[in-house]
Amino acid sequence: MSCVTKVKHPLIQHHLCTVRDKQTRSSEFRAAIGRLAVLVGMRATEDLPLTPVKIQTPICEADCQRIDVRVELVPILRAGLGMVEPLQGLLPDAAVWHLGLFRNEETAEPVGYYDKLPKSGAPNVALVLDPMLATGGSVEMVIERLMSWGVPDIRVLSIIAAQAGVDRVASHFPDVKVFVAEIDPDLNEQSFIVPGLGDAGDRIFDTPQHG
Ligand SMILES: O=P(O)(O)OC[C@H]1O[C@H](OP(=O)(O)OP(=O)(O)O)[C@H](O)[C@@H]1O
Ligand SMILES: O=c1cc[nH]c(=O)[nH]1
Ligand SMILES: [Mg+2]
Repeated sequence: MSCVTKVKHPLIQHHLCTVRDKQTRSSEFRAAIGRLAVLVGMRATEDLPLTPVKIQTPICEADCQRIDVRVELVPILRAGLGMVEPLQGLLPDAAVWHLGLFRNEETAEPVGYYDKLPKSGAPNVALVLDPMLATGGSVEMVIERLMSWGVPDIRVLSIIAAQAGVDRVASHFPDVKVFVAEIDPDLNEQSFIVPGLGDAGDRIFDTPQHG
């Protein structure tokens, strides 16, 4: 069974048009990334374990179920920040652990610049948030870090991935689950996803690069 799930839903196809369109302004881009993050997030959490609980309603006692594992969010700065609030909408009590990485523009290799994960106390489930999975280098660095922290169940949530990137993650980390809205065929000479959507971080934060 593949660890890579391409989430299928007409709303995903619809909102992908918005994020791919180069005319989409930053506020609309952020909103569409948020909607796509929720759609991917629903699927990525559909098998979380539940524990039976009794709840007193205003009428009587009801048999209910609660998620009984610690599920926490790990956005990859910067672009992953665009997926935090939407996922907090689904998991309001989830802690958020930030990891800062950027890609070296010449080599496309990830460079870590922020990491304050504690030494112990890893959650049961970490949802890694990053809208783009291109070569897979950044996500691999994060997966290795989360494994060394002791997270047993790592799930990567992305909006657009390149085929090469998901293949790389799947072959190096067969136990890590990857959930994406779309898988694009190619990477260009700068290791940008083709057709992709451009630079997600710059489009979320409205910081276009000139020259
Ligand atoms: O799979 P990879 O080849 O590693 O590429 C994907 C990474 O590149 C982008 O980050 P970027 O370096 O643009 O940083 P930013 O989020 O600060 O813009 C993106 O958000 C991923 O983190
Ligand atoms: O296509 C890409 C590749 C890496 N990072 C992005 O933001 N976009
Ligand atoms: Mg960027």
